[in-house]
Amino acid sequence: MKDGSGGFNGVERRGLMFVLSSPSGAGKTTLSRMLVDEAPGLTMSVSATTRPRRPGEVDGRDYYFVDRPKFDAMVEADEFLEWAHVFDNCYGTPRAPVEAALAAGRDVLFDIDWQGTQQLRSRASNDVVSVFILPPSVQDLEHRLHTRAQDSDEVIRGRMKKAGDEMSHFDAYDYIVVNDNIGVAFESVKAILRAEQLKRERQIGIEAFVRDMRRQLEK
Ligand SMILES: Nc1nc2c(ncn2[C@@H]2O[C@H](COP(=O)(O)OP(=O)(O)O)[C@@H](O)[C@H]2O)c(=O)[nH]1
Ligand SMILES: Nc1ncnc2c1ncn2[C@@H]1O[C@H](COP(=O)(O)OP(=O)(O)O)[C@@H](O)[C@H]1O
Repeated sequence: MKDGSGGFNGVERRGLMFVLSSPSGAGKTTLSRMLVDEAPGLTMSVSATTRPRRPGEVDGRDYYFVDRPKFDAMVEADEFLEWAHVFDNCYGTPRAPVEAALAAGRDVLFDIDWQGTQQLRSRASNDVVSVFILPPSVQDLEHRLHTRAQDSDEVIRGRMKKAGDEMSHFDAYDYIVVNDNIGVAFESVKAILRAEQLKRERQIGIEAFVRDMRRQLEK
């Protein structure tokens, strides 16, 4: 078994961009953290944002928290793989860490909105796998936002208002997971990642692997 950076049983593999999107509060951050904790070699893409830091969030782990002039300078310097205006703030994916991880055959996990997903897909459609996370109900969604207690009631109202528009983009995603029981949703997301890693066209070393065994068998 390779070092978990992406190869299986000695077969080199091309890294993939694994995207989780959802309406605010549906559970994509929770699922992303569970995935990174458990999937060897999976690199979380840390975005830059102008959104104010929430209690408990750590700069450089959850986001790179920057002001608007800095964000605009990063756009000017073409430092983002993609960026978008979301909920009156700016969010963007720094290009360098993603390109380095993919070049090393590692998978990269993204927690980004439908606009960012669209931009990634337009650049490298074969390497993007997208999963849309839905809440089991509107009531659950609102309850979770209040339980998370990271946003003001006004922000929660705003996000609930936008949830319908965000959900309308579900049909642009490869997979849909309804996050009712977190354990079941996590197993589903993990299974999707594993299956996509094992797709033949991503196992770039498989031809040499088979050819070598056939040579041994012909002796
Ligand atoms: N396009 C894009 N969207 C992002 C990025 N980072 C976060 N987002 C999205 O911005 C939205 C707001 O994220 P956040 O403020 O953390 O709120 P949350 O959805 O309640 O966790 C979510 O839909 C995220 O997926 C990014 O780098 N690019
Ligand atoms: N299946 C679930 N059942 C109950 N609570 C959940 C579930 N998934 C996530 N949560 C909780 O809901 C809140 C929002 O989850 P979070 O991952 O922050 O959503 P998002 O990143 O999509 O905004 C958090 O408090 C989280 O612990």
